[in-house]
Amino acid sequence: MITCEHMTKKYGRKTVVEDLSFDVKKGEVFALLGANGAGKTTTIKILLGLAAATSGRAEVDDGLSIGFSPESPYFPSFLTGREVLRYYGKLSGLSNKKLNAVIPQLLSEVGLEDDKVIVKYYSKGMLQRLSLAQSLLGEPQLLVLDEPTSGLDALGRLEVLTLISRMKAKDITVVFNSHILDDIERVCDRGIILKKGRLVSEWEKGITAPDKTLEQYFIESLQEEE
Ligand SMILES: Nc1ncnc2c1ncn2[C@@H]1O[C@H](COP(=O)(O)OP(=O)(O)OP(=O)(O)O)[C@@H](O)[C@H]1O
Repeated sequence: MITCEHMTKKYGRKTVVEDLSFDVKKGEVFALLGANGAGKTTTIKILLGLAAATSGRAEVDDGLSIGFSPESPYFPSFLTGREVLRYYGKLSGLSNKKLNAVIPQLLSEVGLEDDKVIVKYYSKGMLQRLSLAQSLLGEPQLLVLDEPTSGLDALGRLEVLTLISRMKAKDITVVFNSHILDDIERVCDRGIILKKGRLVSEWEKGITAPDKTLEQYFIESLQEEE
């Protein structure tokens, strides 16, 4: 579903992703792991076509519908959550009938039922939830989530993780970037660990270092590279 081969990204003279290769198969929940500045968001942007690789190949299979929730979602501040979804739904060409059916369902699915508040007054967690709902609007086959649990309280995090598990049960592929390793361990099947733009190790749930937590494995992987 996703193929990344020897992908390098430079900004000016700075290499932010270097010779990165990995693939993601249909139906997997796949994690991009790494410290701040490791190149996770850059990799996501290249996969989505929002930035160009300097060399190598990073491709998503043709014809897939893709949902994306960015790290710092931004929405028109004067609209309510319901209006934001309608606006994005219209931009995606969804019919009024479809939107009338799907918007209340999505708001409830992400735990955003208070429809009167405009985005200007949203908390970070509410914005995160709205961003997730927006990413699900077009019934994506591939869902790319950049830090979907950041800014959420414990219950919110659990709800998002449950939602990701529900997506997996529907055979939707999810690529997911988070610093919260417990979250990754709970819902992801496989992942890669990046350090300063380079792949330092790969992880597969229950297979890679089954005697260690992901956190232990992650820290050791980064230390081994020092
Ligand atoms: N448009 C840009 N121009 C120049 N440098 C950039 C640009 N975007 C990202 N970078 C640099 O690329 C490196 C990787 O950034 P990126 O946002 O991909 O990291 P990340 O792993 O997602 O980090 P975080 O976990 O903090 O979100 C950083 O050093 C960042 O400063």
